[in-house]
Amino acid sequence: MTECSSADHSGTPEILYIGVSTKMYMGYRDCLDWLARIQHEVDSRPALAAGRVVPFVIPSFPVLPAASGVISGSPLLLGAQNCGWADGPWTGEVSPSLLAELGVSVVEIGHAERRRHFGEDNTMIARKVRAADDAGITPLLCVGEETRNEKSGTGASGAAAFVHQQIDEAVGGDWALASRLMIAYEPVWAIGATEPADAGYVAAVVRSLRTLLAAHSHGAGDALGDPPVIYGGSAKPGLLPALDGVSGLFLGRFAHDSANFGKVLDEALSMTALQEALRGT
Ligand SMILES: O=C[C@H](O)COP(=O)(O)O
Repeated sequence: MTECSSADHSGTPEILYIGVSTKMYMGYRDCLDWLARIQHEVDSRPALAAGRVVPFVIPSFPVLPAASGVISGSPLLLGAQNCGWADGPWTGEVSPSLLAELGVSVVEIGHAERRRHFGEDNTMIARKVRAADDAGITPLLCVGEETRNEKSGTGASGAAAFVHQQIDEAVGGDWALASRLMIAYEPVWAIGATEPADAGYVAAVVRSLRTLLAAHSHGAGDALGDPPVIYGGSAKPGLLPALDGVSGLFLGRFAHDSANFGKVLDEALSMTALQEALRGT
């Protein structure tokens, strides 16, 4: 999932992605009711049809078939929270090929909660990334440093180097594969908190990460695009406009109120409209 260009005069990437995962917060009926409200937020913003702001939702596995029907024909993309890496004798896993059949176009891989509670390591994550890509599903690779160090002089560059290493291991050094990812930069310490990470810090990490990623594109003769990098971790309305150069938000709890999702969509639409005005397009 490649950006058309990294940024222009306003610093806003060409395409902004606004997504939300329900994690395991909602039951089946509650999730479908919530999804209908999210769908309403999307339907009431026809400007989304232009494709400059791409919304997506990631409910639990059992909700996916019904959700696929609910969002059919709308700009809202459907995602899954996890996947296995092969068809066959893998009890309890869900294959990317099955997810693709259900209309899933994005799959979270390597979320901090899966790394921490389910022992997912970089080898497993690399297998999942490859399997999702083979099935034609965009891996939403979740990366981020464990410890809060935003105040230190090397905080942002150190975090970017750590995240770059996580991406390198997830793609096994295949930077063409990396260009087909969406990256969710989620500092682990900011997930489930009351406030997101400082906007200036996030922008600095993403800027530094983009520089590291660009070196691989240039090594391939500029043939590769840079993947979009979105931010997650207690994200809420008001944050995105302060995140210069970041490709969108990955929301959690603060989008349980669907009106907040709508507010963030409005912020993203305003940013892309401003960018177009600045470019005279
Ligand atoms: O999947 C979403 C992220 O982990 C952020 O969740 P949160 O906003 O509830 O901290």
